[in-house]
Amino acid sequence: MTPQLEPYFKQVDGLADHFIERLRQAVAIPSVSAEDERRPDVVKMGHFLHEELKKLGVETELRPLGKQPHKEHLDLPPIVLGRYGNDKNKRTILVYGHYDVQPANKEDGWNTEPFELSIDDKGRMFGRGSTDDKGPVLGWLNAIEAHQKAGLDFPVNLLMCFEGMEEHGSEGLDDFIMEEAQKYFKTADAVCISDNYWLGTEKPCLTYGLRGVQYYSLEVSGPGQDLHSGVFGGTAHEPMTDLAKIMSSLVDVDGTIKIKGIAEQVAPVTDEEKGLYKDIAFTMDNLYESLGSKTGIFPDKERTLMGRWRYPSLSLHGIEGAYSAPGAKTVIPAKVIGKFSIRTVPNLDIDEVNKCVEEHVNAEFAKLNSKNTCKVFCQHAGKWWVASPKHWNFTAAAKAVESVFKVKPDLTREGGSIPVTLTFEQATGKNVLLLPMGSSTDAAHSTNEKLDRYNYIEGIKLLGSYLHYVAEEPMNN
Ligand SMILES: C[C@H](N)C(=O)N[C@@H](Cc1c[nH]cn1)C(=O)O
Ligand SMILES: [Zn+2]
Ligand SMILES: [Zn+2]
Repeated sequence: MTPQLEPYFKQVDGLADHFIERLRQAVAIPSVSAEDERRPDVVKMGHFLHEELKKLGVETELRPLGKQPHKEHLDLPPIVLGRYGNDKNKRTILVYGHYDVQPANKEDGWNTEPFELSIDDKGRMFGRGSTDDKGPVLGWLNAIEAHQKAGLDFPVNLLMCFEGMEEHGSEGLDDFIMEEAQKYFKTADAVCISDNYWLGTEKPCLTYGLRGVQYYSLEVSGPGQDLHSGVFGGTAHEPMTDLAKIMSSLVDVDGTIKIKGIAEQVAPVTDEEKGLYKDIAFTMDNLYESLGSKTGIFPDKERTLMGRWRYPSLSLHGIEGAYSAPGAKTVIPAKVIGKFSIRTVPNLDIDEVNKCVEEHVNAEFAKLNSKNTCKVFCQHAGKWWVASPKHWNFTAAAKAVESVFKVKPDLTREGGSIPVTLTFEQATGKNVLLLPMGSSTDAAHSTNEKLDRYNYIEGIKLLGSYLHYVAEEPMNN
C-alpha cells in the first residue's frame, strides 16, 4: 500500500462524524429537480456545495445554464465547478456528480422524513439523495478535507463538475460540456463518476457500461372537464380507459417489449460476452435482498444480469391526472398522461426508438376507434454507453478497491443511466470510469433510500485512494 494512505485512512475515520454531519445538511435541502416548485431548493443545494468548496480552499464558480427549455419561467440550476490544485507535474482528474434528487414524500411509504438524515442501529443512513448522489459528491469534498487535516499533499489536480438536473434529463449540460471541453476541462487526463451502485452488499465494482434512457409522456384527452361517472359513465369515451389499453400494449408481464422494431436493433450476445457473467459475484439472493421480495423474472443470475445490463427494458411509471388518493372518488378524468421509459442498449438509436414508439402508439390508438385525442412525446433521451476498462484509470481504481476492501473488484455494467458519461467521453476524448460508493440495497429512487455508514466512510477512503493510485500510474499512457 502506498505510504500516504495509512494516515489518510486514519484521518477519514477520525472525521467520520463530521462527514456525516455534512451529509445531514445536504439531505436537508430538498433539491428535487422534477418538481418546478422545488427549483429554489435545487439552486440552494448548488450554493451549499459552492460554499463548502470555498471553505476547503477550492477555486470554485457557479455557472448559470439559462432558462429551462419549454419552461421559460424557470432558471436551470447552476453548474458548480471546482478546481483543486494546478500542478503541471500532476495528473488531472475530472469528477462529475449531481446534487439534485428524485421526488420524495413521507406518504409514499417512507418510515422516516425523507429530507432528514436518520441513522439506525445498523448504521443505515436513510434520506433522499443519501446514495444518489449527495453521499458520493460529498465524498470528493471529504477526501480533500481529510488530506488537508492529515497534512498530506493532494496527489492529483482535481476538477469538479456538479449539476442539478441529472434526474430530469441533465438539461443544458451536454452543450456546457462541449463548450468547456477545451477550456475548463482541457487539462483533464481522465474522468471519474461516482453515481451508481455495487451489485451486492459485500463486493465493490468498477463500471464500464450504462443503459441509455428515453422517457415518454402519453397524453389522452377528450371531455372538456372531469366528469361524474354516474352521469356520464357509459356515454362518453373515457381517456383513462384508452390510456390503460395503450399502456398495457407496450410491455408484457415477463418484461418483453411489445413495440415492433426495438428487439431487432439489439446487438447479439457474443461467445466472449457469455463467458463474462459466470465470474461476477452476484447471486439470486442478492437480487431478492435488493428487491425486498422473490419476484425476479428469471431463475438464474446470467439471464438476470443480462436483463439489467444488455437488454432493453420498458417500465410504466405512473399516470398524471388520474385519481390516486386513498378513498373512492367517482370521477372520470378528462385528461391523463401516462409516463413510461425505455432503457436502451447497444445498438439502439434514439431517433429509431422514438419512431417505433410513435408508430406503435398510433396503431394501438387507431384500433380503439375512440373519439378522444392521443399524443405521445419523448421528454428526454440519453444514449447508452459502453467503454473499455483496459486503461490506467481502471487499473488505479482496482488497486484502490484492494487497498480499502482487500478484494479485487468486479467489472460491471449498470442498468441505470447517466447520459452525460458519453458526452464527457466524446467531448474530452478521455477515459471515463464509474466508481460506485453505495450498495445494491440502497433503494435509490425508491422509498427509504439510504447509504450505509460503512459505504460512505470506506467510500471516502476509496475515492482518495483512487487518486493516489492515479498519481502512481506511469505518465506515458
Ligand atoms: C444511475 C444514476 N444514479 C441515476 O439514477 N440516473 C437516472 C437518470 C435519469 C434519467 N431520467 C431520469 N433520471 C436513472 O437512471 O433513472
Ligand atoms: Zn438517480
Ligand atoms: Zn444519480
